[in-house]
Amino acid sequence: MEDQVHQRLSPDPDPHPRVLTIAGSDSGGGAGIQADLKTCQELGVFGMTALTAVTAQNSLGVHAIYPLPVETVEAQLIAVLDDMGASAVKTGMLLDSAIVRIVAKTLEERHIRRLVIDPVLYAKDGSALFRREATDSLKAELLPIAEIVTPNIPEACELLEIQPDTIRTIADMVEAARSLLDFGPRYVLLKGGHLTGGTNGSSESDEAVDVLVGAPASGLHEPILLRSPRIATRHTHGTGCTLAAAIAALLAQGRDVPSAAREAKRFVTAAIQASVPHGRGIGSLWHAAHRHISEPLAVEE
Ligand SMILES: Nc1ncnc2c1ncn2[C@@H]1O[C@H](COP(=O)(O)OP(=O)(O)O)[C@@H](O)[C@H]1O
Ligand SMILES: Cc1ncc(COP(=O)(O)O)c(N)n1
Repeated sequence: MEDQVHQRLSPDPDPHPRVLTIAGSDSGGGAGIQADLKTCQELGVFGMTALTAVTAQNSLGVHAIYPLPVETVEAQLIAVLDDMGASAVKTGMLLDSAIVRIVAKTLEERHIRRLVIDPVLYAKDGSALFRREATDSLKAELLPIAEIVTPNIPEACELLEIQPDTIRTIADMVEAARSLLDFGPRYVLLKGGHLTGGTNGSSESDEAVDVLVGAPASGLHEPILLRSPRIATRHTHGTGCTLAAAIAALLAQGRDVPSAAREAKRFVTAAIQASVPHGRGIGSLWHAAHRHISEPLAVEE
C-alpha cells in the first residue's frame, strides 16, 4: 500500500520542480507570498505566484487589505499553469468566496494533484484575512481536491464549527484532525503552535506538536505526531505560511506527504530558532536558518 501511495505522488520526480503559491502579499516580508517564495528558494524549488490581495502589514499587524479583482487572480493562474505548469500548488490567504471558487475551478480543470491548502483565516494580530461568507466554498470546493490541508487550532475550530477552546490536548488535536478528513482532503496536518496546555501535563506548553492524519486511501492509518521543543520567542510571524510552503516544495521534489511534513517541520523549527526581531511587534522567521544552524532543535515523532 505504501508503495502505491508513493507512486501516486511521485510517478517521476520532476527534474525542474516548480511551486505555484496563490496567496496575499505581506509588505513586511515575513508571511504570505514573500514567506512562500523565500521558502521555495531555500529548498531549491522554483517559486511562482498568483496574488490574491495586497496587504499593508508590519510586525504590529495588518493595517490595510487591498483585494485584487477575481479576474486578475484567474489571469495569473491561467498564465502560469497553461505555460509553465506546476509540480505542486499551495494556497494561503484567499480572502473571499469568488477567489476560492475560481481557484478551485482552475486547479480542478487542470488536475492539480499536489495541492497544499493552508486555510488562512486570521493574521497573528487577529485581523481577518478571510471573509466568513467564504467558509462554505472553502469546505465544499477546495478541501475535497486537497492533497493536504494545514489548519492551526483556531482555524480547525472554525472549520469544524466548534468552540475555540475545544482543542486543548493532543488527543483533542487527533480527534479534530480526523474530523477534518470528512471534508475530503487526503491528509490533514493540524498545527499545534496555539496549543496552550502543557503536553506533559504542565500548565505551560513545553512543546510545539503537529498532528498528521490520513484518509483511509492514503495508507496512513495511525496519526504521526511531529514534536519539537517550544521556542521561547514572540517572533513567529509567518510560521504557518512557511510550513505549508515547505511541504509544497518538498512534494514538488517527489517526497511523499509524511516525509515532506517531517522535513518541513524541521525547516520551520530552524527558521523560528533564528527569527528576526524587526519592528516593534511580532518579528519574522529567518528562512535561511537551515543553512547555518549547526545544532537544530530535534524534531521527533
Ligand atoms: N514557539 C514555537 N516553537 C516551536 N515551533 C513553533 C512555535 N510556534 C509555532 N510553531 C510551529 O510552527 C508551525 C506553525 O504553527 P502555528 O503557529 O500553529 O500556525 P499558524 O502560523 O498558522 O498560526 C507549526 O509547525 C508549529 O508547531
Ligand atoms: C498576506 C498574509 N498571509 C498570511 C498571513 C498569516 O501569517 P502566519 O503564517 O503567521 O499565520 C499573513 N499574516 N499575511
